[in-house]
Amino acid sequence: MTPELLEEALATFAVLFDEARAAGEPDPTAMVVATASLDARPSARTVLLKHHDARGFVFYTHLDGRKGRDLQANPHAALLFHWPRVREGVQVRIEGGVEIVSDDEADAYFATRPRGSQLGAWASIQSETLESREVFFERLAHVEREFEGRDVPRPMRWTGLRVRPERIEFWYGAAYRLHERWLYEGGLAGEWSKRMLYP
Ligand SMILES: Cc1cc2nc3c(=O)[nH]c(=O)nc-3n(C[C@H](O)[C@H](O)[C@H](O)COP(=O)(O)O)c2cc1C
Ligand SMILES: Cc1ncc(COP(=O)(O)O)c(CN)c1O
Repeated sequence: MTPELLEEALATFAVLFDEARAAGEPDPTAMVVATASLDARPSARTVLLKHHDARGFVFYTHLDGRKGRDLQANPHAALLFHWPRVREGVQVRIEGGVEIVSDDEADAYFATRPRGSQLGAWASIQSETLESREVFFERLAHVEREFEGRDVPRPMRWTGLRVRPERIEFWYGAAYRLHERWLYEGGLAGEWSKRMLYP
């Protein structure tokens, strides 16, 4: 068992995340999440990292949108951060299995969102065909009336997804493409290993 290597990787992530903030990255929490459908078609989009700890990396979304459907059918994801302002440029790649966060955790995060964003989560049928912006704003107005004078509850199908890291790679840019890559990999028995990769 070498869980200390996982701790080392998570600590490295924390240091780089702080550096990204200090370096003035527009949004260090922005990450690309790649999913694959059951018929193995990949797709990618940007989401925001809302929580990370030893259990994994959490973002929030609709379960019935495209990524939500992909991840329920095939619960594996890849996350990608690119922070060009950190050091000579840093890229972090995280891959692993995905699980839905607890209702309590999702409720707690949803409660912190601006009311407008809470209402938007009710009004949006994520990834479905939208006939016009007018239709969307009518739905929003309907939702506003529905929740007038009371707290907006979390839509049941809007929740957090946690990527449990199985592979974490740190890529550090260097001159002449002589980049430095460190790959941390978790084994089936919970042991972690670490090695460098050619750039
Ligand atoms: C900077 C940025 C941050 C975003 N953050 C999120 C997010 O945290 N959750 C989310 O569902 N969509 C977020 N989006 C929208 C997604 O990129 C995407 O359009 C949406 O989730 C639908 O993706 P899907 O059809 O693959 O499910 C964000 C977009 C951008 C550009
Ligand atoms: C559709 C959607 N859902 C969720 C989020 C997550 O971020 P927040 O909770 O800060 O709105 C975003 C961020 N852009 C988003 O666009």
